[in-house]
Amino acid sequence: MSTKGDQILDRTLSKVGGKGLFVKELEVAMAEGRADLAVHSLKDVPMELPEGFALAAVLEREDPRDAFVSNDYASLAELPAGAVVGTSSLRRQSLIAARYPHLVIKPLRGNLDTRLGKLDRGDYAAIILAAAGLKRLGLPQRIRALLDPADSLPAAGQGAMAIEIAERDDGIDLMALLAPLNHEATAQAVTAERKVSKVFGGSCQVPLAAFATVEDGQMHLRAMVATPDGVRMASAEVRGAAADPEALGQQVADLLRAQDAVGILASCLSEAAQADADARSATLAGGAPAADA
Ligand SMILES: NCc1[nH]cc(CCC(=O)O)c1CC(=O)O
Repeated sequence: MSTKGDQILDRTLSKVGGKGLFVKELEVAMAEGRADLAVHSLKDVPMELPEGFALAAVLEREDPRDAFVSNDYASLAELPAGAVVGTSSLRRQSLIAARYPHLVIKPLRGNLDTRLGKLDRGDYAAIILAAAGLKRLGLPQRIRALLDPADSLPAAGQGAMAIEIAERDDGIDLMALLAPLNHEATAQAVTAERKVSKVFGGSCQVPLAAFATVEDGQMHLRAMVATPDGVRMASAEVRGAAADPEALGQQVADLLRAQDAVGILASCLSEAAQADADARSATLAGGAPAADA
């Protein structure tokens, strides 16, 4: 299926419902019996699914890291003062602004081909993309450097794909049929990450990162919230039994709260409201930005 989200990605996506739109359209297809299941990049799936829908499986995670892509430079550290870096993710923007205040961050929208095209025609010195998307689409050679999660903490669910199903009345147990595709450690990790995101307002456009690794049943969960300029930032980490991912997510959220995460995000939310208003007037003038995870 080609969704409206695909067709209008470059123009007014934020106006018609943001990234959740892709998910919503496929949910409508399932509800109408035109599809039995939907495959999503989990990063784009809202924290709360509508009544009657469920995630049946989370597939083994691809590389969760952010990738540095450039034709002229090998890493963020090599970029000269004033170099333009493309990203529409508030999370990536705030992390870059905090570590490399001499760089200029400009919005970058569109599908992967569009974004790479804008880099290649010289609009940006470098762009930041999810490594998973580049690898899955057969473009791993475009990756010049992978950003260490310690420097650029991934978004909740980044690199994981999920299969969503709808409740049905024909007696077919899709949940059971799809269960073998579920990757337990990935499912535990993303459940903890999405819990953090849910605590701080779900799919709201805020600079929020949450990233968990699981090894031998033990989880290491890190999370961060920041202002878009990277000036204020709260970060926290916990370790514990991977079997209780929601509890670990809540623990990290509590640690972030103790560092005034709510205050940090509140300033973002008022800026987001302003950006939204700007987007609406820009739409009237013919173009509108849509932010990314
Ligand atoms: N923001 C959109 C989006 N949603 C999922 C991916 C890539 C695959 C993934 O992260 O799982 C991307 C592109 C990107 O962030 O560069």
